Amino acid sequence: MSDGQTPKVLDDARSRLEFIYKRLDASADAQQRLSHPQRVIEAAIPVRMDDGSLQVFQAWRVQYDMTRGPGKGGIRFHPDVDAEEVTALSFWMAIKCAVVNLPYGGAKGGVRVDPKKLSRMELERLSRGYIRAMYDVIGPDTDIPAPDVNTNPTIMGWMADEYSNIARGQYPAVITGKPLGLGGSQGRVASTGEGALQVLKIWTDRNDLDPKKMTVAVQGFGNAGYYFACAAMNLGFKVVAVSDSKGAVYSEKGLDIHAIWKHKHKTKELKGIVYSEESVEQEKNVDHLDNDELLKLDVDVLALAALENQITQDNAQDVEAKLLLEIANGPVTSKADTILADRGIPVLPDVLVNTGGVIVSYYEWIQNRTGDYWTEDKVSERMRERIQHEADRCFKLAEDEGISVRNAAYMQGIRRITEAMDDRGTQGFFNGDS
Ligand SMILES: NC(=O)C1=CN([C@@H]2O[C@H](COP(=O)(O)OP(=O)(O)OC[C@H]3O[C@@H](n4cnc5c(N)ncnc54)[C@H](O)[C@@H]3O)[C@@H](O)[C@H]2O)C=CC1
Ligand SMILES: O=C(O)CCC(=O)C(=O)O
Repeated sequence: MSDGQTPKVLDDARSRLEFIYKRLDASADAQQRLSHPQRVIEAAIPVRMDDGSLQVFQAWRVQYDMTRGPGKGGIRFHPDVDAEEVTALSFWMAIKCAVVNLPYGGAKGGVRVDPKKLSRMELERLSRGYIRAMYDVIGPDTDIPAPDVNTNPTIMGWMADEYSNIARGQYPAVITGKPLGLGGSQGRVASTGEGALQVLKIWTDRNDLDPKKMTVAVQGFGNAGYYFACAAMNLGFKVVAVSDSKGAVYSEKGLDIHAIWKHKHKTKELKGIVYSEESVEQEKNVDHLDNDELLKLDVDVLALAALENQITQDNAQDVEAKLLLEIANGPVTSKADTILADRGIPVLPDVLVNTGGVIVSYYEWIQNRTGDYWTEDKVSERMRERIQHEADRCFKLAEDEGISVRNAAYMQGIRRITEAMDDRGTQGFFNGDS
């Protein structure tokens, strides 16, 4: 998405730290350490294609900071993935794990590929190849991958299986977001969206707002966006628009999210949605919009659940929503943040809003290590408790200090990371090798 106007995502991500360092009076040592990823691994993955030809895919795993524990973070399959993007995503993982006080550092992986162009067998060979390439740097106590954009439980299952094959043992805790039959956790699939809804609910409660009177538009109708939209609908929000990479659908009366999801799975797009008979009334009211139009809708909540750099200095002026909810990582640039703040539009930040996924990944890791498997209710109750506690702290810090919720969340996360750095001692710089 970088076009000269739009900043490089990593520079932009790190630019937010200057303010935080000043507020926290962070040591020069800690600042230096957080200026560099601890480790960047690049690999070339050869894959035998179904037609007999060989294709080589570039892949990365970046471990940004592992001071507070093993690296944690998803693996993205996308044609635009590069080292810089994966590094930015690993940096956000470090912050977010600290914001919700998980005993993890931050890492992220990526493969430069358009998975829609691969057959299922090719995708499996690529996924297994990723693990063979990264085997030496991942592990239940070192770095624990999970799903992200265009990866899912099936892919995590192949990856966990490949790791176990190489290690000649059962190591389910090396990967989270697995299928239930391979040690996945109840509730992981819906957790990112449901966690995001919970942060929104804490916000509406604190601000005395009634969800039943609020409209929502959702950019990105994938794992995170779909489960968020369902949870929002269940709580009484009216979801009036959703989009995917090809376009958006809108109905001022509210959309039937389940019908749209079914349609999207059948046809691979939102376009041409035909509601089921029970919802035939709605069909008449559904309009198709361009992606950009969805971002300008006059709604109470604009939930961004696609990719980075969606609201920039070029379109922040056009946003009519009353609140932005960052379910994706990095959807609002720092310049856009300033424009939105000047216009009085609050942004609930990614490093707090989308933590439901990694929190339940943490619970999956605990279940794998103890062999004690929890019910869905227990998983969701523990996720809700953690989000309530940590979000309340962020919102209170923002109010007490008169700062944005993003700055408050960053202060909460960075404080925990720099304290852990100090606790390791002046010579301490854990890099996962020792
Ligand atoms: N899956 C997870 O557990 C977590 C995901 N996230 C973040 O949430 C975001 C979405 O991830 P997932 O839902 O897992 O990915 P996904 O691959 O399931 O879905 C992504 C969706 O975004 C859509 N999209 C892409 N470009 C778009 C555009 N320009 N306009 C509108 N829609 C567009 C795609 O068509 C797809 O529907 C990413 O930023 C990811 O890093 C964050 C925390 C956890
Ligand atoms: O579940 C996880 O471990 C990480 C999910 C992720 O990649 C993210 O939060 O951005």
